[in-house]
Amino acid sequence: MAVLGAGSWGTVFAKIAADAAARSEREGGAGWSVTLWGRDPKVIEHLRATGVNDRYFPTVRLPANLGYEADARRALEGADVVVLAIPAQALREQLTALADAVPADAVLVSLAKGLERGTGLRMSEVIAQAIPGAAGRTAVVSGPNLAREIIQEQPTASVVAAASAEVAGKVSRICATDYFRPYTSADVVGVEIGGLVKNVIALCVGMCEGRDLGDNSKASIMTRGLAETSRLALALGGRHETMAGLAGMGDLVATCSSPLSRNHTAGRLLGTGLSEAEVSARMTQTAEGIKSAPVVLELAREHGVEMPIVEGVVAVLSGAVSVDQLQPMLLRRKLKAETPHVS
Ligand SMILES: NC(=O)c1ccc[n+]([C@@H]2O[C@H](COP(=O)([O-])OP(=O)(O)OC[C@H]3O[C@@H](n4cnc5c(N)ncnc54)[C@H](O)[C@@H]3O)[C@@H](O)[C@H]2O)c1
Ligand SMILES: O=P(O)(O)OC[C@H](O)CO
Repeated sequence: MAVLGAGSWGTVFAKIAADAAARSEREGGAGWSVTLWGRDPKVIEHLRATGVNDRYFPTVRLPANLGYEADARRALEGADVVVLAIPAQALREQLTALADAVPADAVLVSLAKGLERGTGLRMSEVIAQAIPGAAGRTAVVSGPNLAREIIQEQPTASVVAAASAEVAGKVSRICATDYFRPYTSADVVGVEIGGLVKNVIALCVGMCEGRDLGDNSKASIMTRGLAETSRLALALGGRHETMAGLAGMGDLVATCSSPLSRNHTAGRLLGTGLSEAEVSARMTQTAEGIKSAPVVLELAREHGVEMPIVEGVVAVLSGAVSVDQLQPMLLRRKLKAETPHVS
């Protein structure tokens, strides 16, 4: 198994898969090898020598059964599972360059939570275009999965979504550990939309915090954020129950509540009055919501879906409105029902 991308989540997911292999072997089952590839050879060299990813988790020694490779093609040799932990806007370019090295029957696992700029495509759709024939063997992993908690083996659950039950089952087995519990799902669209839109909603909740607003405001944004996320997911063919699950409400709550979330942090900085350019310059890790927000809005408009919170976040990011103007922008809209009366 190869994990491409040695950032925060790639490193943690590689640890999960290596720990899952060790558990399977301890229980008398099959084991598997896990190789982590990163594009910076110095990081890989250091990982090989110490088992520590200094940039992200300087105090954590990764499992001894995890391998490291600076050459992506070598990492891919013979891999039956290829995990993609590369940020959304870089995935197509990286995958296209390596497409001929991905084994023909390998299962592809998408970890990124974003929409591609320029195409509006979800990551599973980008993978299907970059690797012809991959659609039936692609899975998406998403849920309340803050890497900095999981590296400490704090228990969490997640969702593995794939069109094929067999593929979802295989991927869930290779990431099941005593601290990471995956559930399978048939709803790829819903799981992807839940994971990527919550980043935009977390930007808005972060803005509330930057403005010293309290829990009522934040809970209102989260709840109405879930309502608009659900509208988009359903319009694209996703399922309602996914939105109430780990990849919907679960991830939304974790990301919007946690100071560990990069999107939440970016939103808080915006809330203190910094511009998008100033916030992006300060972020040392990927905050996918910043780049995905305008793409989410375009997709919503294409499908006639109303997403006022996303619209507000996009307006703040572009500098069209200030964070202070967001409040009247959202609260002065025409009144509507949360639960409509039936006549
Ligand atoms: N960190 C988390 O808690 C977490 C949890 C779940 C999902 N995710 C998602 O995982 C994806 C990756 O996030 P992350 O947290 O690892 O980000 P990160 O910023 O920590 O790391 C991204 C890594 O990708 C590498 N990278 C960037 N462009 C690349 C390219 N063209 N080719 C190869 N590598 C490239 C960077 O060098 C870096 O190592 C994002 O879509 C994010 O939303 C993150
Ligand atoms: O740090 P964030 O905001 O990218 O969120 C990380 C994960 O997606 C939480 O599930």
